[in-house]
Amino acid sequence: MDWLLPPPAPGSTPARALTIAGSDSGGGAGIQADMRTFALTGVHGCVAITAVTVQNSVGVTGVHTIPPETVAAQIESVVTDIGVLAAKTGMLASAEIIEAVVATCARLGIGADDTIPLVVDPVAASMHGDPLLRADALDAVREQLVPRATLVTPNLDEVRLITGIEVIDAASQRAAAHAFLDLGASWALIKGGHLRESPSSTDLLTEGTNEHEYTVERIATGHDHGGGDTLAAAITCALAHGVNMPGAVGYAKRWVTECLRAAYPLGRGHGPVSPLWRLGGA
Ligand SMILES: Nc1ncnc2c1ncn2[C@@H]1O[C@H](COP(=O)(O)OP(=O)(O)OP(=O)(O)O)[C@@H](O)[C@H]1O
Ligand SMILES: Cc1ncc(COP(=O)(O)O)c(N)n1
Repeated sequence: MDWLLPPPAPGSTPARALTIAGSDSGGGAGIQADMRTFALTGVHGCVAITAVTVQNSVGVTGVHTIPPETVAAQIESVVTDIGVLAAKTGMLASAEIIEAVVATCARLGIGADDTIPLVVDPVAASMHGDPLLRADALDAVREQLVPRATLVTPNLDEVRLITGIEVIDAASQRAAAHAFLDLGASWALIKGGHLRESPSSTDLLTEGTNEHEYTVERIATGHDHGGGDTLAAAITCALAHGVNMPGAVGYAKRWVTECLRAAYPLGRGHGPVSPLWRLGGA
């Protein structure tokens, strides 16, 4: 496991990262997935909660959004005191929360090259198909959130919602990446996980000039809840350690692949991908 990020020395302050996302009461996605990956990567995680979801392995039955000014205050509080070396967004729920997050990130130098990298996972729905973003928030995603992103990491459903592009092959995956760059993202990573009939899963990363492909043989599992969050959280950890973007995505692909292999059943529905493999159980 010589590819893993170095752990902090006991008692020394580790690298810090911030997740701005929703809570999943089932513990497999959202803030909880991010904190699992942050902790098991040796990164201190700070959180700005955007929404409390009532969620289990079967679906989402309730969403309670946090007032936008409270979301902004959480970000401001931790960044100005603890300091973060990278940040990520997940479920942002509404246009008002997106506006508050983008304005606060802009003020604090997060994203759009003000030096603290911002990974934007444009979460729109849960894997069960339950909405996690209001339909009238898509313009705010396109016009405010994506332009602030150092990296945007949509899955294929989010690509279709945000750009209208249906990804069916490598050419349309490339077109989707360029559509996100045209919206203003510095880098785009188009995830291939949802092309389920393909024997492998290929993600495409580009900043417009160079292309990097990350291909992993498809792992047969019904337990992939939180896979996108875990990938984006691991990228954020690597960026917090100063790894460059293609290297950070390469690191995160290895991380999420191990987490997919270690995914476990939970409840009556879909279990989560699991960073607990890092604990080395037999
Ligand atoms: N069965 C699989 N085998 C190998 N890799 C996979 C598999 N499914 C997804 N991946 C990879 O896992 C990561 C998450 O991809 P996916 O497209 O599932 O994101 P997502 O839909 O945002 O995830 P989430 O389930 O959190 O919504 C990507 O790197 C993708 O290539
Ligand atoms: C709070 C929250 N954030 C993100 C997801 C997406 O994860 P998935 O697509 O695996 O359901 C989720 N279900 N809940």
